[in-house]
Amino acid sequence: MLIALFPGDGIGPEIVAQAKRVLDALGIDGLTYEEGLVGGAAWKAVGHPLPPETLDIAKRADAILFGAVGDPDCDGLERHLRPEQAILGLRKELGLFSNLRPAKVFPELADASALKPEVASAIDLLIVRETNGDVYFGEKGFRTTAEGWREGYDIMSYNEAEVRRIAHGGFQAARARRGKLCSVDKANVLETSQLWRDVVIEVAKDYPDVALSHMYVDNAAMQLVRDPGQFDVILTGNLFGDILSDQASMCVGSIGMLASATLNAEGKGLYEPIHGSAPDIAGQGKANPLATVLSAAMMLRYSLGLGAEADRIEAAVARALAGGARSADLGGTMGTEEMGDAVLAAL
Ligand SMILES: NC(=O)c1ccc[n+]([C@@H]2O[C@H](COP(=O)([O-])OP(=O)(O)OC[C@H]3O[C@@H](n4cnc5c(N)ncnc54)[C@H](O)[C@@H]3O)[C@@H](O)[C@H]2O)c1
Ligand SMILES: CC(C)[C@H](C(=O)O)[C@@H](O)C(=O)O
Ligand SMILES: [Mg+2]
Repeated sequence: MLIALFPGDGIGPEIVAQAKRVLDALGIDGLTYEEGLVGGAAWKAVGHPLPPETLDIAKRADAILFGAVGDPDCDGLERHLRPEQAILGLRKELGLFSNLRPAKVFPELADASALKPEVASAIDLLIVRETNGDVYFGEKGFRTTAEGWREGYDIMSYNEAEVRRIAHGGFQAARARRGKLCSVDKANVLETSQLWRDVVIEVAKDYPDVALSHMYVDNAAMQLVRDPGQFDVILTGNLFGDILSDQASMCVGSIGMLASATLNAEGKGLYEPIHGSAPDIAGQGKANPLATVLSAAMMLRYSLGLGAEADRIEAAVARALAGGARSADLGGTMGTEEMGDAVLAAL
């Protein structure tokens, strides 16, 4: 089984190194790795954020473990050369459209949440975010208005097929969990969202056992803070899902805790923390590696059929937290490597 390892920029290499240590400690037979350059690191080395060699590794691999991309040195580059194009390119080239972002409170961390502990402890939700369409991939550019103003534009669009396939994913996830799906859109204003809502209602007919509700994204942002325990699965588009998942991370304690899987129609997956390259703390050994460690667990479970090993990692993270492991984002003083040590000790 080949794992593509793409550490990327900023804290990416620091956190991926800890996830790799945890994977190694499991002693899984037949696991091999190939490392690839992505993001600013790739642009600096070979002039492109997603070089063909990297894409080739991604295509050959059984799964991809991704750190983060984003580098202030690349500010001002043309869009197609920017580090972020690496993750967008991988999602598009490999058809990775179903981004699963679970947010669950580890009981030991309820005090780290931005919410009151009794509100935070009820959080156990999954954001199912579409990642192949929306305003991210529509026509975009700059033009000049009739008055001579420079204008930027990004076309937001979704077609029925795109919404239908992610809606099925959302309903299936809800069926496997607590049977509740909340579809989040902005149908009061956006045609893309009206179409989204129409298609979700149509797909719902195949899932009579799932309770469907709809919520506008502004209300959803508020409800995530007021009463996040009401959510089971949140189904939403690319842009809204991006924003709501960062918000959900603070509800459970820290952006350094949220893992993700992004799957394609064949079940191939890219696994990454939801956060970015954190240039403000890069190279300081301060980053919390747990989101990446937990992403590696998702990889074992979803792409490699190693559910028991995934359980072991998740249990080790819980034990490390119960034993007091806390990086700075969780209110503690432990560094990236010490957090890795704590997980290894718990394993
Ligand atoms: N999938 C990705 O690769 C991805 C995701 C988000 C942002 N980005 C990119 O990352 C760069 C920085 O973006 P940003 O600052 O808006 O978001 P960010 O997620 O990198 O950081 C936001 C804040 O959270 C903190 N943080 C993030 N991860 C942490 C961790 N593991 N442990 C402790 N603290 C952590 C950072 O220090 C920072 O203060 C940008 O170039 C952005 O485009 C990439
Ligand atoms: C880096 C960026 C393109 C990416 C996104 O917006 O999808 C990131 O924020 C994420 O959440 O994975
Ligand atoms: Mg994001």
